[in-house]
Amino acid sequence: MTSHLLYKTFPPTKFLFISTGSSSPSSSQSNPLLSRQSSCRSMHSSSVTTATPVTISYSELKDKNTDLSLKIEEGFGPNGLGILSITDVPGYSSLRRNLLHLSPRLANLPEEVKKELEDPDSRYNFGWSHGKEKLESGKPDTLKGSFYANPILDRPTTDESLLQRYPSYCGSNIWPNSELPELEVAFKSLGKLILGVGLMVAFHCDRYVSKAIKMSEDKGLEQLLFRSRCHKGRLLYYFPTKESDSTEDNKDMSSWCGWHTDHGSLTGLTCAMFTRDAVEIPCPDSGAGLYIRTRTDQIVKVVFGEDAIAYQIGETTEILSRGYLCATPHCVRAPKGEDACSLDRSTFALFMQPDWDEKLNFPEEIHIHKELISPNGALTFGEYTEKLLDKYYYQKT
Ligand SMILES: O=C(O)CCC(=O)C(=O)O
Ligand SMILES: [Fe+2]
Repeated sequence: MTSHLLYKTFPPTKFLFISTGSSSPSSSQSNPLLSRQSSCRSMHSSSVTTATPVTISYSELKDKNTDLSLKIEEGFGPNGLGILSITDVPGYSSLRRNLLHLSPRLANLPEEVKKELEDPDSRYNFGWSHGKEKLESGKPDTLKGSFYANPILDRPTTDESLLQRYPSYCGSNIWPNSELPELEVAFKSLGKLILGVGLMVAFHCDRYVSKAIKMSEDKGLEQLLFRSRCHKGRLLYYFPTKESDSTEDNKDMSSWCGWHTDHGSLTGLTCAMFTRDAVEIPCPDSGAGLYIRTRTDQIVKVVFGEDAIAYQIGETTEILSRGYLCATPHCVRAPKGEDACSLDRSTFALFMQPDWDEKLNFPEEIHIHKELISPNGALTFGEYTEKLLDKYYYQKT
């Protein structure tokens, strides 16, 4: 299970401040976002406020001697936008394009081929998934198709009991080896690169958090993610919307992907690619794309370059960092009007999350999913995820 499956039935999570007693995230400084926001008029929506994330170059990021705490706070802290982008990562742009171009090809494979790529045992957390997740309205989500795989390990374990216990993490990858053989290499290469850069981001997150709370090195985000065997990549394909699709689900902001916060630790995201009949085009509706709700409850469209990898904090990190790093509510808006005809959107998310076996000591004062956490506050990440799945998603059959 990864973050994505959980959010469909979640109410949008409000920004949560977790009080930590003596030291707490500062909230008195002026909002650094405002200078980065600008308003523009989209073709089909009255006014769209756009925001550019804090940017860190790869060369700054990889230098462990550079203290990036201020940028981390500006990106992920209680007053941050909730997202930051890393630029100039060597080799990234071509790996992104290679994979995203395969997304419409995968989604347009014959239905019977895609059926072979499905994995009901993992609740569709490996291979192809379409119409299996729920929209905010409770209806099946047919607006997008996803392809899930662990880009690091094809088969994270052979232990049968673990497979039974945590099928969404311990299952095996399913690749369309005959129909789209390029997918495996393209998916793994991009996933590994985003993980490597994500670990560097995590190193700097730890440095920022450790200024405020005592943390042993092996409990930090970087080591937690480095040890993990359950990172999950998701290649997303948003089908073209039709005028006739105008239902309660696609009238508003979250018309392509509902409001949610990711459930894991850290999510890497590519800038999406729009195509029409397999030809890449700039999105004709400037109102379409990824939106986030800021800490001050503004809804802004996030704009970052094709050559940048964006990172967002997931709920598990918000809990474990006691609110110093905050999860970000986000959604995706579909393009509207005639220009939207036959327009599709492809993107890739890498959900970095703790290992299924990792004992998480949830602080007593956590405010999210409290009802699922045992009185001593210790659960493995796998148990925590399964509890969330049982609560918010389909029951196992
Ligand atoms: O499509 C996007 O840009 C975001 C996707 C997303 O938020 C997710 O898969 O969790
Ligand atoms: Fe997400």
